[in-house]
Amino acid sequence: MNDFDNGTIRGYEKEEKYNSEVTLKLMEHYKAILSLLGEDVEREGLLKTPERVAKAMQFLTHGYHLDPKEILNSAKFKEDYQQMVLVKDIELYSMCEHHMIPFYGKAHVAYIPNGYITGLSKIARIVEAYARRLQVQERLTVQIRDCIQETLKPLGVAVVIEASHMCMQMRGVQKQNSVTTTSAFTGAFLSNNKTREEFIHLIGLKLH
Ligand SMILES: Nc1nc2c(ncn2[C@@H]2O[C@H](COP(=O)(O)OP(=O)(O)OP(=O)(O)O)[C@@H](O)[C@H]2O)c(=O)[nH]1
Ligand SMILES: [Zn+2]
Repeated sequence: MNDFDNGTIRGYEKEEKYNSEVTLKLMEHYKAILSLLGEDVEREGLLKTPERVAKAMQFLTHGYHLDPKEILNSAKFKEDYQQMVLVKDIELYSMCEHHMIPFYGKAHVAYIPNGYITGLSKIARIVEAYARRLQVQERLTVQIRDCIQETLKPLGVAVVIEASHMCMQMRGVQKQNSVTTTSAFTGAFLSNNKTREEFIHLIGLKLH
């Protein structure tokens, strides 16, 4: 068990949630970065900034310390229900691995149980566990799908993520309104058009 276990993201307001050795090292680096960017690191407003950033970055990447399969297994229940279970509009905040700039949006996750269900909150927790890392949207989508498929072995899994990438909004190509949609399916969502269409209808995705 380390400070980040239990599949929890709560408790980050508490000092002991941070690894103090890592925080100190990150602080040194962020102080140097601020200086390289042309700032006066001794001015009052910036005195605590390296420490704040060091902690913020640890929070934004705390998914590395979570085990998503363990999260699902911790609430895996035997149940005969064999209809679609959909958790939609799960908000997510991640960071693109190319620029370390946020991308944010929502995930829609569905599965069709095959003997086992999981606690609904655990679906949102695994989204969180994979999102709170440096990511590309495509990999995030597939990781969520594979985690559910491999842990619950359901009849099918569907994951759709709609996200805006700030690296495309505030820099680079500077397109404010583009939304990227990615999807990943297994089982019945691949083989049965009706099942996939029902999912797409339920999440309200507009296909052009
Ligand atoms: N496929 C994919 N690309 C992403 C994601 N997040 C950011 N990117 C893209 O990663 C690419 C990196 O391209 P590079 O040409 O190496 O970097 P760059 O010169 O900063 O590119 P620009 O953003 O076009 O200025 C860019 O096209 C980004 O839009 C993501 O989740 N998935
Ligand atoms: Zn980027």
